Amino acid sequence: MSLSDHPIRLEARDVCVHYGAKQALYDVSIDIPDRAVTAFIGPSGCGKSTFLRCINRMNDTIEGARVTGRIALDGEDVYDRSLDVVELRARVGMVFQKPNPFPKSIFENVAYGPKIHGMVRNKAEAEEVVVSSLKRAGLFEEVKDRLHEPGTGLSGGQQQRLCIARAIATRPEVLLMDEPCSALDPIATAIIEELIDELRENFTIVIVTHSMQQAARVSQKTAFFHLGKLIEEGDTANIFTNPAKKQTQDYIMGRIG
Ligand SMILES: Nc1ncnc2c1ncn2[C@@H]1O[C@H](COP(=O)(O)OP(=O)(O)OP(=O)(O)O)[C@@H](O)[C@H]1O
Repeated sequence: MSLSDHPIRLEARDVCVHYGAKQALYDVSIDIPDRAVTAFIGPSGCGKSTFLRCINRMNDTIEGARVTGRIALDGEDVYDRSLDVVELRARVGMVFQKPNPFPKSIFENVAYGPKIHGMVRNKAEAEEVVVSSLKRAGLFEEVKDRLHEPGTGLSGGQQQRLCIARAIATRPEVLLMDEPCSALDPIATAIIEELIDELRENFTIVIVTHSMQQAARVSQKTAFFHLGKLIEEGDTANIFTNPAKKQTQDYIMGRIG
């Protein structure tokens, strides 16, 4: 299936972000395809994470941050005043750079979201969600005998898979990943990349990465940012083999960044 066959799940138009007086993003417009992986690449400070945080309104929590423009999830404006932000964040899950399990058991880490969102009514239902989420995150076999031990006792790679299990437990439509492998070794990174490849069958994934190799391996669409602007976007294979803009070419060839 080619990228153009995927319906559009997220639509951003003319998104600008200011932190106080400083503008960090300039008129970003992009379509994010459903059930595919979109990678944001670009040199440090170009605004990749800022734009990612616009999608689930994490910038709301940053003092002085101001977002303008429009971002629609399935046609619905995520900045609409009537929209419930807590519900939005259940629909748009997030995985961070550093694995950040809660200081609770493996079971509770995964069950927490479904519980607070009223998605499970009893222990049996919670168990079902925990087991299926851990299985989908490729972690169940490794932790099935220690579900009630602290999540913080796992290895870094396991903790990151636990955070992915936690993010998918609320059955989000979109999964945002902000450099999810940057704190992991190459083996744990390869496991997460394989997992991302499997998850794209059911989720729309947006990943920020510093690694062009990773973007090339895991994504179907790539967007290149530079100095707060979206310079170029398109099929990953095209962006890496035949970029239209000189800045993209320079970055890919290692001449900027
Ligand atoms: N909370 C904040 N307050 C003020 N300025 C910020 C804040 N977060 C980011 N910025 C600024 O906005 C710009 C974009 O930063 P952002 O973190 O989005 O870039 P990035 O491409 O994700 O960088 P990196 O790859 O280094 O994580 C930078 O100039 C940064 O200094």
